[in-house]
Amino acid sequence: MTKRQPLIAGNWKMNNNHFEAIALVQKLAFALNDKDYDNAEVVVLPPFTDLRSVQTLVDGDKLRIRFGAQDISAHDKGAYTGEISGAMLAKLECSYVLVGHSERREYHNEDDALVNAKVKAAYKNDIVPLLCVGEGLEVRKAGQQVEHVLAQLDGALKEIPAEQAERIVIAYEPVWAIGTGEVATPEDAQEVCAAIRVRLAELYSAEVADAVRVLYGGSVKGDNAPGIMAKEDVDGALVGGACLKADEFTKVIRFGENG
Ligand SMILES: O=C(CO)COP(=O)(O)O
Repeated sequence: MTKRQPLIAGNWKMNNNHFEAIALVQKLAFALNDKDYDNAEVVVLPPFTDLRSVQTLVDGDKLRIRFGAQDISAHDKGAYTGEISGAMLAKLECSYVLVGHSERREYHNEDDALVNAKVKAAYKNDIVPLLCVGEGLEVRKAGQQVEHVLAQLDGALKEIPAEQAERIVIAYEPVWAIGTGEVATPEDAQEVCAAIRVRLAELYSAEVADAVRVLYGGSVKGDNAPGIMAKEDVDGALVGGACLKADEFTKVIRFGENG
């Protein structure tokens, strides 16, 4: 079995202007630098308006922290007011882009077809999609979480060839655990992350399933990260609230390294 490199990503959501972005990345770099974190990949996902500032800082200070965006247009260019293209993100050296976050699905009516188009737009520009999937509370109560998540996965990966799929990062984020303080148990996370890996083997191959990193997201903090990230099929975390504080995010990263 391949040893997958743990990935800890921080989704800033709609927080921090570009000055605050610089301060937070500097603090994070300082907190991380006193100890080697070679074993984990660390990614921040700031709002669009912060990306240029973060890029300049990461470039100038030769930081190992990587960065990406929270959304991408399905279109290449043209009359799409308010949208940001993959080419624009690539020019800013974004390594990753979130696609299909539940807040986009819920508040912007993004369906699986649009998520699939955004995954394609990311690959077209050589940006790795960080694909979010996850069930709401009703689905969880009905015990349908695995079916629900696998349907989202199938939809997002439609017509995506194996050589692209093997680079994707998938984040299992149960909607009921996002921003609620209600974290899934390590067993809940493992159940769905393992099912995602089995589906990748069915859709592609055992090699692809083995290569893809599957993260857990939803109220991850320093104190609950170790249990979740110790699970076999959980390769890291997608962190919301806790990534806005450099110290707390650093704690999660430390556990990711050892998980
Ligand atoms: O949505 C999330 C990350 O994308 C999780 O957010 P919280 O960590 O604040 O629950």
